[in-house]
Amino acid sequence: MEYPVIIALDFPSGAEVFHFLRKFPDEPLFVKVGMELFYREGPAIVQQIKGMGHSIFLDLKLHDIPNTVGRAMKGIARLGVDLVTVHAAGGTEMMKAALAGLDQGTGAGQKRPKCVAVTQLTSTSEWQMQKEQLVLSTLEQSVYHYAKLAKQSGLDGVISSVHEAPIIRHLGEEFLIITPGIRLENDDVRDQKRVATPKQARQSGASAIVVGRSITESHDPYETFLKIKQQWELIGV
Ligand SMILES: O=c1ccn([C@@H]2O[C@H](COP(=O)(O)O)[C@@H](O)[C@H]2O)c(=O)[nH]1
Repeated sequence: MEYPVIIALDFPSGAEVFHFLRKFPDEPLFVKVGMELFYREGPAIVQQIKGMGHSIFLDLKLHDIPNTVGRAMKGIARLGVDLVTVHAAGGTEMMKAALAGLDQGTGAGQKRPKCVAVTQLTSTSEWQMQKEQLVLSTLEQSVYHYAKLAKQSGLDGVISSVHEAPIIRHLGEEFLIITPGIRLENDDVRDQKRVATPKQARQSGASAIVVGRSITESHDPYETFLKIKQQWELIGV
């Protein structure tokens, strides 16, 4: 599977998603369906977007007891999505249950969705982590610790910021490092704390980038997508 620029479809309704997607030529994209859209539109939105030929990252960030997460993942696998998330803070037992659920829900001849764990959200600063989570290590140590737990649990990779990607890469070339918190040079960072450009992401060894508002709120989303893709592919930069 190719992991290009993943577009976060953070919209409040399916109608707004389809209006947005009409601004793109008829070519397959890799899109992310998150909580806002999924909780409003339900599983039907996944089927509709899949029906348009796009690959889907269903980013529901599951974090619950192992039994609940395992059963939820069984249902999620039946949607035929490509990539899903859990929180590494749920622990190794929960992450293993997530994978077992995905295996159970994946039909014969289908590919199991890849499963990656959120380490520390890109909206979390080191100061916040230490004060609010009472984690006394550095942010990089915490992210790397969670990445190792995800790997031990058999997961396919993690979500982290670009800044931690080089150290996570020590866990292997195949281990996926999906990085949100992506901004072009003069973009407003908004609620994100650990941000980087597409070019920095590629140079840091990230496997893929996730971009939301820089594209969805752009006056020309397709042109911005192409600009980001060009930086990500290190073309002419
Ligand atoms: O640590 C994380 C995990 C997930 N996200 C998601 O990525 C996008 C980023 O949106 P922007 O508008 O580009 O900031 C969003 O859907 C988040 O839920 C993340 O940002 N950080």
